Amino acid sequence: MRIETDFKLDFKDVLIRPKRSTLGSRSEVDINRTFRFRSGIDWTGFPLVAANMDVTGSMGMAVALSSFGAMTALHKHYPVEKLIEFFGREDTSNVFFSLGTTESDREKLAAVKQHARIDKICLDVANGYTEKFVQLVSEIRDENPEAVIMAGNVVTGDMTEALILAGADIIKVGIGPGSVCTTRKMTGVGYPQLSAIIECADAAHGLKGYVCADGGCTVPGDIAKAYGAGADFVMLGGMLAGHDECEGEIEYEERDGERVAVGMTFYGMSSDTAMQRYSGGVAGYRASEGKTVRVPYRGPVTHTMQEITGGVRSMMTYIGAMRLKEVPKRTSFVMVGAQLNNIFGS
Ligand SMILES: NC(=O)C1=CN([C@@H]2O[C@H](COP(=O)(O)OP(=O)(O)OC[C@H]3O[C@@H](n4cnc5c(N)ncnc54)[C@H](OP(=O)(O)O)[C@@H]3O)[C@@H](O)[C@H]2O)C=CC1
Ligand SMILES: Nc1nc2c(ncn2[C@@H]2O[C@H](COP(=O)(O)O)[C@@H](O)[C@H]2O)c(=O)[nH]1
Ligand SMILES: [K+]
Repeated sequence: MRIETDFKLDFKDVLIRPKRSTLGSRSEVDINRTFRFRSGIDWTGFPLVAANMDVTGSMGMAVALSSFGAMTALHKHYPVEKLIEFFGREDTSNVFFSLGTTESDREKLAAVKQHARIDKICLDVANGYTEKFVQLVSEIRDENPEAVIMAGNVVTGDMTEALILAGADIIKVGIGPGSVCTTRKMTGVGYPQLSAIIECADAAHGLKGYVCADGGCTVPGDIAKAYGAGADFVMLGGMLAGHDECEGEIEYEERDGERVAVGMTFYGMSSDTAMQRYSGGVAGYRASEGKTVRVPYRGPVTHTMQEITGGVRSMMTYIGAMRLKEVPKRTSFVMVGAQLNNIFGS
C-alpha cells in the first residue's frame, strides 16, 4: 500500500484570480477555438460536448447545440436505420458517433459508414485502464484513419499518454465526478476532477493530443475552471438534462386547471434503469454504478447555453484572455475554503 500526500483539487476547492486586462467588453472575446487533429481534420467551434447519455446525447440536442457551434456525442443506443438517416441528412461536423466495447457497436459503426461519412468517434467505457481498451483504441484507429477519435475515461497522465499513443486524438477525463455517478461510493475509486484535468492535459499536450473534461460541472463557473485547468473540450450531462431537446418523458402536473411541464427523468448509463433497459437487468457479478433522478423541466436548451457561453465570456474578460486558447496561460487558481454565499440558497 502507498499514499500520495499531494492534495488533489476539485472545482469547489479553487477560484480563478482576476487579472488586469485591456478587454472592455464581454462581446470582445472569442469563445471558439480551432483544432487541428492528427488525422488532418480541422474543427472550429465552442468546445463543449453533450454527454453520450440516453437523455442528453440525443439527435435533437445535436441540432440545437450545433447552432451554438458546440458538439454532441450521440448515445450508443440508436438503431442503425436512424443513425444512417441522421448522418446522411444533417451536417454532422459537430457530432460524435459513440460506441462501447461490444462487437455489435462496431458492426453498427461499419453499417452506418457504408451510407454516411463518420468523422468523429467517441469510444466510451467506464474504465479506460484495461489492456483490452488500449487494444480497442488502436483497432478503431486502424479502421478509421481519418476520424477524430475521443476515448476514455481515465484520470492520470500515464494512461492519457497510452491512449494517445494507441491512436486517440482526445482523451476523456473523469472517473466518478458525474451528477448521476455512484462509482466513488460503490468502489472507492476516483480522482478529484480539477487535478485530473490539469495532470491529463499536461500529458496530452506533450504528445499533441487533447483532453475533454467529462463530468462534475454543476454551474457555468465549473466549465470556466475546466478550461482554465487546461481542458480543450468540456463534456456535460446533468447541466444539459431536463430540456426539450433531451430524450425522455417530460412529466406534467395539473396546476390551476392547466397542464404544466415540471420534470424529467435522468439516469446514469451504468444505473439500474439503463441496465434494465439494455441488458435485461444487472448481471450477477456486478452492481450498478449510477443513479436515477428527477430533474426539473427547464424548457429549450438555448437559455442554458446562453448562460454557459455568457459565463465563459465573462471569465475571459476577468482574466484578460481574448481567445479561449489563451485561458489556461492566463489562469491562476487560488485555493479556497469556501466560495459561495448560500444565504438565499445556492
Ligand atoms: N466516467 C465514469 O466515472 C463512469 C462512466 N460510466 C458510463 O456508463 C457507461 C456504461 O458503463 P458500464 O455498463 O459499467 O460498462 P462499460 O460499457 O463502460 O464497459 C463494459 C466493459 O468493460 C468491462 N469492465 C471491466 N472493468 C470494468 C469496470 N470497473 N466497470 C465497468 N466495466 C468494466 C466490462 O466487463 P464486465 O461487465 O464483464 O466486468 C465490459 O466488457 C459507460 O460507457 C460510461 O459512459 C460508468 C461508470 C463510470
Ligand atoms: N460512474 C458513472 N458515471 C456515469 C454514469 N453515466 C454517465 N456517467 C459519466 O458522467 C458524465 C456526465 O457527468 P455530469 O456531471 O456532467 O452529469 C458522463 O459523460 C459519463 O462519463 C454512470 O452510470 N455511472
Ligand atoms: K462519472
